[in-house]
Amino acid sequence: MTTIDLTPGTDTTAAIPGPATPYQDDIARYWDQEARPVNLRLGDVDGLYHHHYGIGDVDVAALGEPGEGARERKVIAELHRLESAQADVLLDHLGGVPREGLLVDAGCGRGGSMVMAHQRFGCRVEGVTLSAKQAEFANQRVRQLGIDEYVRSQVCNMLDMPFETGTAAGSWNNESSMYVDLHDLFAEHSRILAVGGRYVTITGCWNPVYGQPSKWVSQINAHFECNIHSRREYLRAMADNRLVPNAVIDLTAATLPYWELRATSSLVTGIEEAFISSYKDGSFQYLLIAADRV
Ligand SMILES: C[S@@+](CC[C@H](N)C(=O)[O-])C[C@H]1O[C@@H](n2cnc3c(N)ncnc32)[C@H](O)[C@@H]1O
Ligand SMILES: CC(C)=CCC/C(C)=C/COP(=O)(O)OP(=O)(O)O
Ligand SMILES: [Mg+2]
Repeated sequence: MTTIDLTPGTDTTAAIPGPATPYQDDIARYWDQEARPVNLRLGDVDGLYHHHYGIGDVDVAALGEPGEGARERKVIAELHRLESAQADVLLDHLGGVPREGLLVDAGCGRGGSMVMAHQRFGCRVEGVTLSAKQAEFANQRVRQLGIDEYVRSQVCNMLDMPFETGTAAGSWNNESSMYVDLHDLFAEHSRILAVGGRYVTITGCWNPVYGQPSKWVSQINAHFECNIHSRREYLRAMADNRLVPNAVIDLTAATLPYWELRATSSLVTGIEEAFISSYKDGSFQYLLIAADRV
């Protein structure tokens, strides 16, 4: 049991180990136990392990004919190509990052985006995740690649990151912002970013034009134990935390081919219908927001 000293003037948050809330404990457990083939088999294609979705047109010619023996392997390679293309688009929006710069991946999963960022910019990349299993996986992978001097994952709450104020050239959330309060999240990114630094997120958000979260959005929340925010909340929380958008890109049409291909594969997880239906009925959007720290 952890004893908390409530004497006035005592910092009760310092040195209390583990997740900050019971919810974060649940999320740590969720990702420690996650081993869905759709993620591991795609990652096995080239050693970049992602926990996000794909964008771009499907290369139909690369899939071969339906019923062909190698088709399933080709579908997996194509889904993986689209997931890596998503990470590439996120990295494009970081702008130029010097080799001596620091990048921070908030909610880094198994580290695929961090490896890609280092390979592109040659800089240090630090990631945080609630899951010890994910951090170990990511760190083992960068050791295998011989880039562990530059890329590291730590078990840590992204609302309280172990980086000095004003030191990051760039930071991002790739499908990880739906696990936290956005005001708390953007306050923390704003703290670690240097003035002029760039923040990027790719996220699923509910569309305020639709009214309220649809049944499909509620189904996605239940499936992943997350809490999807609205587009309006993102923009408001950024504005309140010195993050000024320079690009807001609706990737909904670009992600639909990924989902439609995935729905035909042997790796379906059951959540495909909720994504496809909510993207099509306009209740849910796949969005990239890039913002300058001013
Ligand atoms: C859907 S995965 C995305 C992983 C990664 N960004 C990617 O693109 O592959 C969500 C990630 O958010 C992390 N996460 C959720 N809440 C967090 C928190 N409060 N602090 C740190 N990481 C968190 C989870 O541990 C998990 O790694
Ligand atoms: C866009 C939204 C709302 C994302 C929610 C966060 C999430 C779970 C992303 C994908 O992870 P994953 O790659 O582990 O999921 P899956 O197993 O479905 O591929
Ligand atoms: Mg996945």
